[in-house]
Amino acid sequence: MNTIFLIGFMGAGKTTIGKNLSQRLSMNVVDTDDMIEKVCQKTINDIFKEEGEEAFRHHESTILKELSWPETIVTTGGGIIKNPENRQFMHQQGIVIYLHTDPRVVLERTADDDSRPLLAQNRKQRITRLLNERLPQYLEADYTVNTSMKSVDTITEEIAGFLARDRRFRA
Ligand SMILES: Nc1ncnc2c1ncn2[C@@H]1O[C@H](COP(=O)(O)OP(=O)(O)OP(=O)(O)O)[C@@H](O)[C@H]1O
Ligand SMILES: O=C(O)C1=C[C@@H](O)[C@@H](O)[C@H](O)C1
Ligand SMILES: [Mg+2]
Repeated sequence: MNTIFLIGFMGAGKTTIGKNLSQRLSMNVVDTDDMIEKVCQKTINDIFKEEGEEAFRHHESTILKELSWPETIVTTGGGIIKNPENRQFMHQQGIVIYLHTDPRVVLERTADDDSRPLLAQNRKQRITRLLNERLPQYLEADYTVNTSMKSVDTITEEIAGFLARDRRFRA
């Protein structure tokens, strides 16, 4: 079952780590946010503005199911775990890895980036509240890596180590 799902809060580094891990393991990588933008021909900001969050979540669940191929790393949007069906689907299809990041670091990493509609206002408070709300769902993952003070290469090696020891993963 070589499908790997990277989950975690905005700015955790899912997209960045996914690209690095795909080189390290010679696997394909796909990103649900990128694919939603391609399919809808709109930015995520515009989807939220014009269609609303509920419609975005619908696109997200549909895309998740379409992208979950064998030998693929699927990097997800920060809110993919909100829908219990998405969580169940990822667990059935592959190995789920949670990238945990402290709120202070999320704030730093997202500071110059206006592409995340849920952080458009009251960013600091929003990060703390949303992360606390979502933590129990993130922690349902098979593995957790704290990314706060680590380089992209260190995190990638840590994940490669988990996978090498996981009987479900075939190198
Ligand atoms: N380990 C790291 N150390 C320092 N900076 C990092 C690290 N991982 C990611 N970054 C930087 O943090 C920012 C956010 O990373 P990225 O877009 O990969 O996060 P994400 O989890 O995919 O977020 P989103 O859920 O919004 O898609 C980028 O500028 C990236 O270069
Ligand atoms: O955490 C979230 O709810 C989101 C994270 C981003 O990856 C995007 O999927 C979108 O901005 C929503
Ligand atoms: Mg991303």
